[in-house]
Amino acid sequence: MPVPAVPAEAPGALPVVGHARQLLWQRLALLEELRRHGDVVAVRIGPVRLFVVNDPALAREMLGRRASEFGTSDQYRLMAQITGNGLLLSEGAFHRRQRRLILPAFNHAKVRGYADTMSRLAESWADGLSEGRRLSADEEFAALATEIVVRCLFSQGIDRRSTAEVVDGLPHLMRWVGSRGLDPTGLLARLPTPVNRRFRASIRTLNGIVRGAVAERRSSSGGGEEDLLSVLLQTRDAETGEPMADRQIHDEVMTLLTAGTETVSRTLAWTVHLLARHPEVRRRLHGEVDEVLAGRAASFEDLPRLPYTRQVLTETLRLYPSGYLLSRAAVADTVLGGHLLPAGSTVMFSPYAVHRDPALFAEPGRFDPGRWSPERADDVTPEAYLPFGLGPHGCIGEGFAWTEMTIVLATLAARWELCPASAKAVRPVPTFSLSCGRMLMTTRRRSPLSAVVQRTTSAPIRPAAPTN
Ligand code: HEM
Repeated sequence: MPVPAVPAEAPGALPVVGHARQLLWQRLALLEELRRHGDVVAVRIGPVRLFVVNDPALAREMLGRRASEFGTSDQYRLMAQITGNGLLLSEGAFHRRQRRLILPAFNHAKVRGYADTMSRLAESWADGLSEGRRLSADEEFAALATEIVVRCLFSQGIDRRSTAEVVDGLPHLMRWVGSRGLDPTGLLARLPTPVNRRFRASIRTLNGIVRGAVAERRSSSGGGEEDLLSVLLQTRDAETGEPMADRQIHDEVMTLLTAGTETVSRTLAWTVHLLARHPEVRRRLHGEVDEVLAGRAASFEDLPRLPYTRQVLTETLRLYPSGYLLSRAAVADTVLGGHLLPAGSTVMFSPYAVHRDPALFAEPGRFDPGRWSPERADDVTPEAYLPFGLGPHGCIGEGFAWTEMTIVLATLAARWELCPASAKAVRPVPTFSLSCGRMLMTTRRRSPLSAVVQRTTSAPIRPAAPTN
């Protein structure tokens, strides 16, 4: 049997800096290019080697069955100043315990309850739009997604003013993480740049809000709605009977706030961008929401009757998965797919690159939600579709996210269309998650009735072959 060797280095490395330039400036193109060089390949930043897994079966092994052999990567540890030892960064038995404790807050019955709040907030947001308004879709969805997480998970524990502060502050935290990811030396973080200043001010504000909400709930007599905060406060360690420490509750709350907002808002922003460029998809979506909702807001009960809306979101997450690059650190020398991964090395997997592999998805560059219909099962490889990760660290909020995104998109599409307000090309920007930058759009009111007439009089639609 051959002795396992370290994966071969991908071509394109420059002397001294290695692949640093491509990783910094052409990261997405590099990740796609790497697919051609093997199931696991090495890239280099200076003398440091990083490994990229291109085979989804090996990625599933790393994230799932053999997850205990891969710990938290340095890239993820950048989040520690925000999320401390919350779910995303914690490991081993401690992580398993925390996850067990938090899971009940995301079960089916709970998400069904949250859906009422999602529906109410989506409706009030759609009501607040006016004809011909120019808006920044990424900012609008960021504000809506943050308010939804705050209201669903902490019910009334965070008042309106503080919610607005969270909405303002969170993007500064994420921007800081994004900028740190591009600077492995850590030097940039110490300079008095606007990004660093706003980060420090925002983290102080958010920490204060979350600490205040925890303290207030501890001192209140209980009662009220059962939300995530109450689950965290009531929980007891099965062995010691100890409650969760306030510091840990704080870290879990910050984790949920950061993991549960930008991911959703960016997916929604990409969706309206793609819809604006694909009239045949838009028409079909409008047909579905008009028939099911006739202009009203979507509810949890409507979800099974909105299959195409779900396919549109599924396809957006294939092309633009917010978690476009997942990473781990090998705990010890490990063999994966016959390759040796030395202890401590960073091992990455890109859902973005794999979702665009022509061997796994037919015409992968095309936005084609219908590929997710049961009749076209041959056009997709479900095992290679990993926008929510997998295994012990897989997204705990997946059910929450699908419910939220479907309700928001259907409620919006039932009344409004968002049209591009700028001819500027929109390109994905790989920060910590996959950003779409500032996405300026103009609102156009829809009339569900005219949409129904249009649908019944137009010829059957077969998507052309647009690019994204
Ligand atoms: C479109 C929406 C979302 C996407 C694409 C997404 C994606 C992901 C991915 C890929 C991971 C795994 C990271 C890894 O294994 O390295 C993850 C973990 C996580 N997500 Fe999500 N997520 C979304 C929405 C949400 C929401 C709405 C919440 C909560 C309200 C949430 C909370 C979390 C948490 C707490 C973790 C860490 C779980 C753990 O480590 O045990 N996510 N998410």
